[in-house]
Amino acid sequence: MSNLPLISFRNVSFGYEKNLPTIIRDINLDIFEGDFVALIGQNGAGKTTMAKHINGILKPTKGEVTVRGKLTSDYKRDELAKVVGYCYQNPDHQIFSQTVEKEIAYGPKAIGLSPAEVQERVKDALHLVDLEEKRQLHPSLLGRGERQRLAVASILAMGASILVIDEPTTGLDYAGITRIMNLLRTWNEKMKVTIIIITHDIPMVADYVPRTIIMAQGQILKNAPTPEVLTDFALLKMAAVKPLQVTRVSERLGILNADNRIITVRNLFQVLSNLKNEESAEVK
Ligand SMILES: Nc1ncnc2c1ncn2[C@@H]1O[C@H](COP(=O)(O)OP(=O)(O)OP(=O)(O)O)[C@@H](O)[C@H]1O
Repeated sequence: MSNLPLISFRNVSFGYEKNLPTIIRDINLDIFEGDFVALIGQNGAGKTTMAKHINGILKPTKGEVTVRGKLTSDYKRDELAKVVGYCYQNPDHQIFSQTVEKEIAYGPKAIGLSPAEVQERVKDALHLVDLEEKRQLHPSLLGRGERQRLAVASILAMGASILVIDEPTTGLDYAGITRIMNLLRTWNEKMKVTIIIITHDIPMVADYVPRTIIMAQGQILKNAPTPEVLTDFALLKMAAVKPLQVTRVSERLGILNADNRIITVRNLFQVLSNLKNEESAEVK
């Protein structure tokens, strides 16, 4: 793995129109190959606007965004689409084919792959998201979680090594969340796909995502390991993000500190068991 950033923002500002306010301001950010990052912050903080710079849908008003060392403005649209897959907030906005299979084949065909390669990509993607048995179905007959997985599979079939996913868990039940997030975790860990998700689902971030970028009013407040971000109450307040219950309880119990950044029930259990073990060792 190279030490050069895969994605780099340098002093990036952006406004949708000249007479409208600047939405993101002076963003500096490096994302490295194999990173798995969550973008969090209240509605309107600028998360989606920032993320849309990664696949070149938006170009900075000021500053530079590079992907693999090349300015996004120097890429042809198709070329960048092969590297960066972008899943929109509502998967239904990007699904338009008559069958699951055709939906996945659309992207690989559009980037000019041979029919044999397209078939191979479709087969692999169907397998990865466990939709093989539904390949002939109309996408509208799939459940919400299945449509979400189909949207991600269609992007992955293009061979993208970077995935940007806006709200991967919205509207999913616990089983659906577990399924999509385990899938993303596996792709990140085993296939080294770099993943950036935009989300309001803070418990999910605590469970699955190792690094978090927290934004407010168009700026990055902090980019750090998730436990560091989610236990910083002053920072969360600044970004109007509610701390996790388990973290608040831990603080009230006086066991939250730099060595014990408790963001999951498993963390809490571990810290309490360690304390119990220390106590019984003292008694002996
Ligand atoms: N196409 C557009 N034209 C003008 N303003 C826009 C456009 N898209 C977004 N904005 C504005 O940019 C600001 C930031 O929006 P953005 O969607 O980037 O925030 P966000 O953090 O992703 O919010 P959410 O959590 O609600 O998705 C908002 O004030 C929004 O109204």
